[in-house]
Amino acid sequence: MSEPLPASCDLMLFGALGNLARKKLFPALYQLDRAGLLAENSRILAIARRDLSLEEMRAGLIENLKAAVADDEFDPELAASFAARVDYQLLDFTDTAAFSELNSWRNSENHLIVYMATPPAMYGEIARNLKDQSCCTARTRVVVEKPIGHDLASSKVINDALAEVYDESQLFRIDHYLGKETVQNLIALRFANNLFASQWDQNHISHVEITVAESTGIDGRWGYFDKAGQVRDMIQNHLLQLLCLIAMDPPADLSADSIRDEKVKILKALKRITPDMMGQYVVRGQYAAGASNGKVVPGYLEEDGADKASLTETFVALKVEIDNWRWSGVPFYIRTGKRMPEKMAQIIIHFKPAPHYIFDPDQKHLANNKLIIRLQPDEGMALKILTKEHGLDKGMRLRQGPLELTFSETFGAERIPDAYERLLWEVMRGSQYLFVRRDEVEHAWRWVDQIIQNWHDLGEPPKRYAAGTWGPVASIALITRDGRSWYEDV
Ligand SMILES: NC(=O)C1=CN([C@@H]2O[C@H](COP(=O)(O)OP(=O)(O)OC[C@H]3O[C@@H](n4cnc5c(N)ncnc54)[C@H](OP(=O)(O)O)[C@@H]3O)[C@@H](O)[C@H]2O)C=CC1
Ligand SMILES: O=C1O[C@H](COP(=O)(O)O)[C@@H](O)[C@H](O)[C@H]1O
Repeated sequence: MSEPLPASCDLMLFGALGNLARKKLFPALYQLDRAGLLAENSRILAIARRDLSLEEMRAGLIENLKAAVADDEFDPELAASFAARVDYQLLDFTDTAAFSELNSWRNSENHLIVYMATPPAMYGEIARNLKDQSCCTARTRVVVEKPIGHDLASSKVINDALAEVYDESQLFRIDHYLGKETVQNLIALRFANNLFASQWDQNHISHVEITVAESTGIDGRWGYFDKAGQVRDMIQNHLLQLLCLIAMDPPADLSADSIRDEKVKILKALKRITPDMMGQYVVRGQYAAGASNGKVVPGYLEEDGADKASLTETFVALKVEIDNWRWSGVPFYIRTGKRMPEKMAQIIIHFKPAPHYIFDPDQKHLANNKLIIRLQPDEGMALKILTKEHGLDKGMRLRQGPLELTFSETFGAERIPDAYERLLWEVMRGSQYLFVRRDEVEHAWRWVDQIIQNWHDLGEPPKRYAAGTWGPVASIALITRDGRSWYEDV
């Protein structure tokens, strides 16, 4: 059964000439249009402070789409008809009176969506200005980007400012990992398959690994990244969201609040990492010059605009423990970094071995099942199981092989939509289940803040690793110390 088309909407896009809008939002809206998922009367108002005519803005938009979408997905006629949905408003977001001009664009029949693709410090001001000039109603949906603040205190300031104007039910806080098709599949995998649901706890699982690696560096975003670092940029949001989806209890239903309630319980149960635990539980790194995809690449401190004395981390590995019944004694090893050997995100569930082992003692290390969940690229899953080696002379020698599910092979080469397509579609439908609630953001900051504070107090610089490698050697030690290793598909 396909989902009904959402009603027509008016989308006001603040920051429409920025990096996110160019790279992700307009291409996603174009793809929705291409798939026939934008209602006929839906319109977009691009809002920015560059003095451009409507024709110039539309021409730039089409050029950008041409560069951003795959060649076989770019249709000049469709791009032109998509661009015709887009109007342009020159506006400084701090100019309260000027917001009144937005009202003349509004079509009151359409549902209003406000998308703030701007620095987060602007969210409160934009919200207040929209309210002052009566640009929105109690039905307006408001989309805000991560990161919400740079710590718990600043996130509260932003969330309070938004809450002065909007009810929580109107707020759609983006974590684009939740829009990835395979991340949503974690919910299907866990709660639609009793085979896994019944094995998903400390009785059956020994440990879990989560790796989100990028081969690129900071992509010209020094100004933003150096103030954030990998723990704020990736751990506080994407990695903790993945961890929650793996660790949470079954929600009562698929409603936004049922799922978010369960995620919050996990965030509250994360064991605090105290200063004395830092050496064993946390590794932070910064990339030095090295090679990426066969090319020599500069180190972090040699990137454009770099402050040569920066101590900002581009890699983090953590051992995370969850203090609850389900996960007692089951560590989650998580790592994420820039300038790793490849772009890859995967989760490995390591099941415990059978209680009594009767095979060749030399093969005991093989004897545990693993579930490998590939989020990107090559989306799919593999369950590593043990079978007997073929052959008369092999006795009962074991070997491990995969039960493999590669989505593109099994379900056809259907295009996997980008996360932003899914998220924009859900906003248009008014469904919040893929968006982050205020308390999730705040519990995540509370946990991450103590790690950042410990770094600050201990004053240790990040460990260097060569670009194109899997991070500092200490990140290997973090897991081998427990008699385990990061999973490698050999
Ligand atoms: N880019 C990305 O890949 C990702 C971005 N995000 C988040 O998305 C948001 C936007 O990021 P990004 O697009 O990279 O940032 P950019 O700086 O590229 O875009 C922000 C835009 O806001 C505009 N702006 C800022 N202040 C004003 C103002 N007073 N009046 C009018 N326009 C203003 C800027 O205009 P001007 O150019 O004139 O300064 C700029 O075009 C941020 O919250 C970021 O953290 C989240 C995930 C990924
Ligand atoms: O939010 C962010 O995510 C991207 C990585 O996203 P992906 O979908 O390409 O895996 C990261 O590069 C960026 O620094 C961060 O802000």
